[in-house]
Amino acid sequence: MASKSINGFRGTELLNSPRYNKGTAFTEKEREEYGLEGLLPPVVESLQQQVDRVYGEYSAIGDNPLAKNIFLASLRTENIVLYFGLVSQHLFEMLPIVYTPTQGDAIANYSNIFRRPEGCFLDIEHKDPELIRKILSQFGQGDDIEYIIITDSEGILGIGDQGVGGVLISVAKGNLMTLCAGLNPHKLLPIVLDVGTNNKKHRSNPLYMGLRRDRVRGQEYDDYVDTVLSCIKEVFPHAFVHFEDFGLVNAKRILDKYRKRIACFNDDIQGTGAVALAAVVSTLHIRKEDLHDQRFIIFGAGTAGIGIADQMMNAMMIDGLSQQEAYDRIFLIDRYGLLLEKHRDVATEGQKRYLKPDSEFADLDVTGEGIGLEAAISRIKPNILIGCSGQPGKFTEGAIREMAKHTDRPVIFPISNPTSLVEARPAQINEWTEGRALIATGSPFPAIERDGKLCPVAQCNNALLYPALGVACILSRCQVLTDEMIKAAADALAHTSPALKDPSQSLLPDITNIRDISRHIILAVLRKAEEQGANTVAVPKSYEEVAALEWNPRYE
Ligand SMILES: NC(=O)C1=CN([C@@H]2O[C@H](COP(=O)(O)OP(=O)(O)OC[C@H]3O[C@@H](n4cnc5c(N)ncnc54)[C@H](O)[C@@H]3O)[C@@H](O)[C@H]2O)C=CC1
Ligand SMILES: CC(=O)C(=O)O
Ligand SMILES: [Mg+2]
Repeated sequence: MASKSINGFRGTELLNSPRYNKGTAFTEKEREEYGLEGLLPPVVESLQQQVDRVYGEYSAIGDNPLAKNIFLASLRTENIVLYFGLVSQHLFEMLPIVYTPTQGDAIANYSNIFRRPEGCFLDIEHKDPELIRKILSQFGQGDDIEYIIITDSEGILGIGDQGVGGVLISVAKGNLMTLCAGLNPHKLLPIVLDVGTNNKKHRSNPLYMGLRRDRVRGQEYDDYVDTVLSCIKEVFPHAFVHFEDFGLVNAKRILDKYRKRIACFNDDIQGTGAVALAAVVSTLHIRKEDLHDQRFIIFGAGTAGIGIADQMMNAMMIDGLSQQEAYDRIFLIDRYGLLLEKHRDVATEGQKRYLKPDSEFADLDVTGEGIGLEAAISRIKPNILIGCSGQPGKFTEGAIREMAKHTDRPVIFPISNPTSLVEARPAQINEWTEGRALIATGSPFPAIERDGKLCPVAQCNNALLYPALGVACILSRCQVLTDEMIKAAADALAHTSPALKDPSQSLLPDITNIRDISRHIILAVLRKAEEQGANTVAVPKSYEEVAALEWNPRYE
């Protein structure tokens, strides 16, 4: 029999190719053709049998989330179909392992637990465009890559600067694209830009694998990002670019610079804003109130905080408010306390338009050290409090009780990740508000008890939305992603809220039926793209057409 190969791989090399490896699922005929005889145990198994085996191994690891994360990461580098087969069948159970909170630990420990590389490593000491194009070309050409997730690792989740280990946020976010919205994993490229790290712990770790130098800032950094994006556009002209976990100084600046020039998106700004809007809309149904009547305090006015503020602004204006009226309903608290005009010199560009007149709050700043959360709540009487500061415990009992004084159903979303950085735990908020608060968190939390009944806590995490939004951008090949397309995604997600049917249920759906939810979001975004003429190709028109385009774990 003539010796055959799959894309040049046969024998041991084929078994070592995560993309083409089927392990014990290679049939007898394939074993003969591809030179695998004697390299596998004799029994030919189905994918389901393989999944059952690895699930058994996974379960035997016991209560060690990081070991489970390492097990799954290793599996992915051995057999991609088996990895997705396993995780998609146990997504609810495994999401906290492959995403927040455990992926945060994996990233922080990257240089200590490294086995095999995943993703693409670009570093600022090798910035020759020819070299960057060559590196990118190792992952394909032209339409081989449709979606690129890129981080510079400065603001990983709430754990900050993680240097080269940040590659694992791009990898994890990419895996969710497949799990949640059916993106073909071979069409995705996760990238880390290593521009140095200011993380002393990593720099002093002898095992650290990234550049041991201060983070590059200023013109050199900007030129480097520009070069990388130009090279991406040359090698993969239609790829959609997703920015993830850039730091506060760069995230919004980079988005604002490129969003009208290339098809791109910042998940922490736009994705978080949209998912928070969906959760807020869901509370409006329960409270029978209108968005334009809400008053917000956003605690932690950084990348995510400003993304949420801008998204709420935009939605309130669509709901009939003037720009000024909408600004007047959003109050920001950052490290200086409630942000006022007097903070203009230290405020970020994104914060500046939300500064409030000093005179309105002069009496509250008795110590001159800024107005704290409790005092701000007492004066502003917000209905909605959102925490994205990455500062654990900052929603104090006093602050939450103050919230509960002014409104029947206070909306309280401590959405900082990972779990350890949450501003207050749902059980605490529930207790301090006598069971009246409508709660959502960023990382998963156990259900809370109300009147002897367990009520699930919504996970308000951009992961519910960006995979579908990203797939819609790929399917429409949009030249730019418009605010209206993002709003369409948020509205579609809000429509799937379990709380619409039963107010004691979660404000947002959980991940269990995420493929179905994603299809609805994808369709809504595609319709909006067509309405606005943002698509450059014909788009699928029905739920079935969208579903038929999904990648699913099965052996070819
Ligand atoms: N649930 C979700 O989907 C998402 C959650 N996040 C979480 O939000 C948190 C913040 O992330 P980013 O906005 O990317 O970080 P960031 O660093 O851009 O913003 C954090 C902000 O909090 C402020 N801050 C620090 N100490 C403070 C204090 N004591 N009081 C008030 N404000 C304080 C900082 O000055 C900064 O403006 C992280 O924990 C992250 O995991 C971020 C994106 C999405
Ligand atoms: C969820 C997310 O994107 C973050 O915490 O950064
Ligand atoms: Mg993020």
